[in-house]
Parts: sequence; structure tokens; C-alpha cells
Amino acid sequence: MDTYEEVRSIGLGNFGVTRLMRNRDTGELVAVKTIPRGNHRINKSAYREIINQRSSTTAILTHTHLAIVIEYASGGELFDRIVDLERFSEDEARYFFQQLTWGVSYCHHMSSMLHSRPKSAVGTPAYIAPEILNLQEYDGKVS
Ligand SMILES: Nc1ncnc2c1ncn2[C@@H]1O[C@H](COP(=O)(O)OP(=O)(O)OP(=O)(O)O)[C@@H](O)[C@H]1O
Repeated sequence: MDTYEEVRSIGLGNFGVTRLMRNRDTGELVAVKTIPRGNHRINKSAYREIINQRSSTTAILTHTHLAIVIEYASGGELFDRIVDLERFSEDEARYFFQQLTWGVSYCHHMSSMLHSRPKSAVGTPAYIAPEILNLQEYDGKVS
């Protein structure tokens, strides 16, 4: 983790904290999601996160945490944007819907999974497929 310096905290999820961090060597901004390991083991929540984010660039294991380095999405929350505007124009809704369907298509292409809501695209238990919670193999085509 010495490679990165913290810029600020971005948000709190169900499993850990996400921070905006800067690569000391390249200056690149990244989002780093840290998840407590609990008794120094990768627990089930950490395992689920790894499955969800396995296309991430880097995962770092410290004594206490699993840190997942992911691309920093600087545009803010879609959910907040919807709330701020109260409603989208058709053009704006079409634009974001295309982005979402492209994202879902990409996840399927990567044999990954996505069960989420506009606020985020990872990990909330209520949106996770039962197979994932049971640590069984997930087949998006069957689901
Ligand atoms: N790659 C990212 N770029 C920018 N902000 C991010 C990024 N990943 C997460 N965030 C911010 O950090 C917050 C917490 O993210 P996190 O993924 O931990 O939780 P979540 O997606 O809200 O919920 P869950 O714990 O169910 O996954 C998000 O709501 C978002 O605001």
C-alpha cells in the first residue's frame, strides 16, 4: 500500500470503506476499497467482493485488510443525479440506460455478474444472486 497516498475518503459500503488515492509514482488517481479481513482471514464478505471485482487491476492483502484498487469514477453517483434533477429528460435517460446496458453486457462478456441498483454496481446483499451468497458457481445464463 506504500505505492498509494490517500487523497480523501469517498464512501462507505456494506463491507468496507472506499478511498480516493494517488499512485505516488505515476500520479494516477484510483479508488481503493478496503475490507477488514476479520481474524486475519479472507472472510465471506471479502470473498464476495473479489468475485464481484475480479477484473480489478490490483488486489493487495495487508495484515488487517484486503484492498482492491479500481478505476476512479469521477462523475459521482447516478442516484444523486436522479434525485437532484427529480427527473431525467428522455435524452439523458437514454444516455445512461445505454451506459448501463453496455456495462451489463460487458460483465456478461467477462463471465461476471451484476445484480444491483443505480446507486452502485457492486455487492449489496439484497441484490446479490443466491448462488453467490451460498458460494456456489454462478451462471448468468441460467439466472
Ligand atoms: N470506483 C469508484 N470510483 C468512485 N467512487 C466510488 C468507486 N467505488 C466506490 N465509490 C464510492 O464509494 C461508495 C462506497 O462504495 P462501495 O462499493 O464500498 O459500496 P456500495 O457500492 O455503495 O455498496 P456495497 O457495499 O453494497 O457494495 C460508493 O457509494 C461510491 O460513492
